[in-house]
Amino acid sequence: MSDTSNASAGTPAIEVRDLYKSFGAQPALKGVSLVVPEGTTTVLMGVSGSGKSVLMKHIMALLKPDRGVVLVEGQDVAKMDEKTLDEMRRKQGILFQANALFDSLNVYDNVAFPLRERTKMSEAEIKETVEKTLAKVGLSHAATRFPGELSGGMQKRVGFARATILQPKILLYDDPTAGLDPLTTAAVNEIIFTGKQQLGATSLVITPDVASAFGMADQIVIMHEGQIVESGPPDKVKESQHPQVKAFLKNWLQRRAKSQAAKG
Ligand SMILES: Nc1ncnc2c1ncn2[C@@H]1O[C@H](COP(=O)(O)OP(=O)(O)OP(=O)(O)O)[C@@H](O)[C@H]1O
Repeated sequence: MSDTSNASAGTPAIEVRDLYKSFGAQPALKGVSLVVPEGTTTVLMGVSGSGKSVLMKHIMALLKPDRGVVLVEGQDVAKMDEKTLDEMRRKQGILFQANALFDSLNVYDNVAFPLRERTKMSEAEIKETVEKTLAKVGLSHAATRFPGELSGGMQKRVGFARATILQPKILLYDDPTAGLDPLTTAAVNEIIFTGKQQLGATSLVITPDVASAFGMADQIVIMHEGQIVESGPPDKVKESQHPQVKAFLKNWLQRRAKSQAAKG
């Protein structure tokens, strides 16, 4: 599929400029600026309530900025009409904590859903595409099973297959490993990496899992009280002298040491 609309080399997949958002008197974002280059993975981290989800919701155009702009592939999302918004959302694959799979549909029908909803493909074309996608995530054998019959990791893979079947250019993940065991977490991280390798997609990931973040990110962004306090490649962020970043990483190291000690 050739797409020349974004051929203007160097246009970031996502760009946020001086974004402000309050809920009532409570500021959630206080002048956030961020560039996510095409084909790269950016991980958002920071303590609870620091504004990560609110930032991501602006990128999905689920929230409107009080001030500032959000550009997706160079276009201001707040100025998009319904048709353009719909096209933009088509380009975004979204994977939340909950997989939001349809319990009453089997794996095949869950994954086929976006194709039936959003394309004019024939059932034969849909079959070919779904089978190829299921093979990519190692779930060819599970096509007729229902979400309730799958492990957490398998459900995640179905969620990923469904989120990526329209070949999105941008993948957004909000805490995709929440509540998962270490093995399944590793599988999800692998999936995120696959998204980048196989789709060449740009990924924006919120995760509290520092080890995963440092493993997958091209860029790490640390938020605190509605602002970005550090950003850059993992090696730079690791060495940050910013007090909030040091505190965040120290806290994670302590928690990790405790959990490892508890495991004996
Ligand atoms: N719809 C809303 N109405 C009112 N306040 C909100 C709303 N959404 C977010 N907030 C507030 O905005 C701030 C930032 O929230 P946000 O969900 O972005 O934090 P977060 O960093 O994603 O936290 P967590 O890691 O716990 O998910 C918080 O103080 C939160 O209570």
